[in-house]
Amino acid sequence: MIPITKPMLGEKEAEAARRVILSGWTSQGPEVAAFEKEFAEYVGAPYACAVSSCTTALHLALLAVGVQPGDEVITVSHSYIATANVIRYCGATPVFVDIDPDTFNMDPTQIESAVTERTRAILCVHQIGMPCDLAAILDIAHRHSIPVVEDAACAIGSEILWQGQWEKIGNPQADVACFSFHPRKVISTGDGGMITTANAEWDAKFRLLRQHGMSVPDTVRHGASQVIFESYPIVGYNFRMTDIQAAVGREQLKRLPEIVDQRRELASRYQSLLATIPGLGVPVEPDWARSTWQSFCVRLPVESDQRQVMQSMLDAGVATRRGVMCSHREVAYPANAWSCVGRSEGCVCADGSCQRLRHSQEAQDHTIILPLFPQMSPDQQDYVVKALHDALGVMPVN
Ligand SMILES: C[C@H]1O[C@H](OP(=O)(O)OP(=O)(O)OC[C@H]2O[C@@H](n3cnc4c(=O)[nH]c(N)nc43)[C@H](O)[C@@H]2O)[C@@H](O)[C@@H](O)[C@@H]1N
Ligand SMILES: O=C(O)CCC(=O)C(=O)O
Repeated sequence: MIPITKPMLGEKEAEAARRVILSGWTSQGPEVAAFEKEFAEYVGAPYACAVSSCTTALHLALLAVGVQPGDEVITVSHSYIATANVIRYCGATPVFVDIDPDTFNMDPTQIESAVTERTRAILCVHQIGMPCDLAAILDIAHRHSIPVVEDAACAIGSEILWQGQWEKIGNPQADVACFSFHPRKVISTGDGGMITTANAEWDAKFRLLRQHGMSVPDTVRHGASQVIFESYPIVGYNFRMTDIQAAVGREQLKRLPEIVDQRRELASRYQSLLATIPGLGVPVEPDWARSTWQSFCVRLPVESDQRQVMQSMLDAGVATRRGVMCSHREVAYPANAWSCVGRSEGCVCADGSCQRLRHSQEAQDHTIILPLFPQMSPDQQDYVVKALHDALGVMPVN
């Protein structure tokens, strides 16, 4: 079976976890601090704060930029459901805009008309590792003084051409960027997340919120020669990363440049192999973006049936995934839980099938994600391409 993904974890990570376990200090401590420092250096961010997942990272990011109950946050429906859920955790309403069908990213031309006096943030996504059009998004955000949070769950190692220089996503080009270390991501700590920002006040807030709102962390009290009593000025959460995870993350970070190179090479090989399939839409990078290709998503020929193609590939021993989901089509998102541009009273498409989110829905229904992981051999990749040919019932065109 060729899996959809395979985390690049080995002896180095196992040894790092063992070292921490035997040290006797396993909760958020020195390894988390070291991982944060190394991550910040890698992306070029002034501050990095580790948390338990990208979902909790996004939740804290929205709280820090001031999202409150009754507010609106502009985002995409076409993303893993965590993107929309975090807005609702804050008691705010997601306002969905459609995507650009070529990049699967937020269409910046839709944002301006989604802005209202209740808009408190824009939550953009670097979908499946492809940087979104931050320059266009920030231009609108700055004009309306709206903070921008980047969902960079899949974009660890992605780059964007920024004022003439290639910069890592997470620098951050916007206000706050959030990353995931879930096993389906570019590097993994089992689960985990990271928040980067250039704003010292927000970074301090993340640190307070991730640990119950505790004024003096246990690590400081543990090593103090004088008795210190902590206090709890705000209601916080338990969103900590453990030192075991952070030690694994530090090893993963060392492998990251090679992982990104391998992923990019495999993606480029897919692009040329798949060019032989008539009617298949192969993803492309804008010339200002370098993707990690966390997922390699192809658009199926119009006449083909997504589920049948996926089943046929599964029967041939190849795992695939449907295109990225749309939150507005889930039962957890009844019409009163979200909005979209131009939504009016009694809007007929506010029932999970929205005319204004047409490209999002089409991407979910007519694309599939192919296996891509650094350990993938050329033979495995050739086999995936053959399985796709067979599933589509087409002969390669030379
Ligand atoms: C493109 C999207 O990819 C992911 O969504 P998804 O729809 O592919 O997620 P799922 O269908 O739940 O798939 C997660 C897959 O990730 C793999 N996986 C999950 N956990 C593990 C693991 O610990 N080890 C290994 N070897 N594989 C793991 C499994 O194959 C699992 O089926 C999420 O990571 C999203 O955040 C992302 N946007
Ligand atoms: O739980 C998942 O499948 C993805 C969520 C994620 O990547 C995260 O919260 O870090």
